[in-house]
Amino acid sequence: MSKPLVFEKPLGMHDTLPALYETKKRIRTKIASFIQSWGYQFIETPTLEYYDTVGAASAMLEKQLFKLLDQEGNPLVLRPDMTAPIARVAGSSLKNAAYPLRLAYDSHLFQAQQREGGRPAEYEQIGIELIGDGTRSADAEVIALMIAALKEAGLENFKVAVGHVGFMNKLFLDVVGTQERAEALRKFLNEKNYVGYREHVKQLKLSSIDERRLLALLGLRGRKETVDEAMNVIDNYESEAALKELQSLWSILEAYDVASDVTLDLTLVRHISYYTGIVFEAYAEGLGSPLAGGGRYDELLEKFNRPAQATGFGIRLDHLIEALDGEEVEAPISCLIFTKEHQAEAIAKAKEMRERGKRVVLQDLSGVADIDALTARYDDISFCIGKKGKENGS
Ligand SMILES: N[C@@H](Cc1c[nH]c[nH+]1)C(=O)O
Repeated sequence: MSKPLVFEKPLGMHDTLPALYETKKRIRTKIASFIQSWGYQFIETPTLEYYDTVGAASAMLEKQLFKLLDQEGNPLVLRPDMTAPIARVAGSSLKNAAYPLRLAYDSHLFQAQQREGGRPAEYEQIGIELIGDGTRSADAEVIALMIAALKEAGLENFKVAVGHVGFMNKLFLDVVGTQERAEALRKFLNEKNYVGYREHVKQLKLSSIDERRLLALLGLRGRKETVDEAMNVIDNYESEAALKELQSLWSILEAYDVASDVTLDLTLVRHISYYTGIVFEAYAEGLGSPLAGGGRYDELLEKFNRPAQATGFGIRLDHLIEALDGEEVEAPISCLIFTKEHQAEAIAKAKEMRERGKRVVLQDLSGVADIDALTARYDDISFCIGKKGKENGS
């Protein structure tokens, strides 16, 4: 690559200017206190983690990781996800804290992007992890909390798709026999390329029964009855158990009064490979990619020597803000312009205004080249200028 121009940023990196900053802060604060009201406790973890531990456990594609070396040559990653770092904490600093643990985070994540994709390579995610609880109540709590938090942020038009990794994996393995061939099928579904999936299935030259089962999967999307339809596609205990999990999940979601926001989607595949059970994603109208998602990951904690069943979700703040599509409102700022003789008086006045909760800029008149440009920038201007004793206030 040729030398970048001074104002260029690395691929996928963005600046946040004041209006967006305010919007983000407002939404983040609302969601965070809502999450706290469900008893989750926020923690922070380092931006850098070891590549061999957390990097590998994050279960992302290698090419999505930002890698670097520390002074001693150990490979590090910029964290691509918060679930693995929190699993590390549960297995180390919090190893004496009894399960279930309810932890929350609001963190920047990093995933390298391809030039053509134009997607952000750094984004903020607010989420939770419920570790050490394998019940359907835990799955439902996490989904209900995600839905309620999105509503709290003001989001109205959205749907949550709920699927089951165990169900799909078993079906694929039964039919195509190898992980590799199953992965090829999952890839089409992950990209929501149903046409590609259909064509791929046809090329597999399966028995007509198996072909029908794989194609039937595409129709397994809808409400509660989807589970009964899915029962016809399977003939083994494991898949049946997965479907029963979805059945009981559904009735708890009804008790939370959020079932109307949910559709069952047995084609749902998430982009991270640590999931083992119920998974979900939230979509908003007009938004290309999901704004939130999560699921059950019952095998990750054992990588950190503290086996546990667990589930959680993450909400992407940038996508949520896009979906909210509200006006970015900057808080009003007053400007108090003074001349040297009135400085002490202006300082006192600004202090008093700030104590009343106003945002106040204190500006020495002699430091301003273009007074019109300055006054145009603020919502309210007052002056402490003129000869001592004669105030020119507004
Ligand atoms: N870490 C997941 C979200 C999640 C939290 N817990 C389970 N899943 C993500 O980045 O999408």
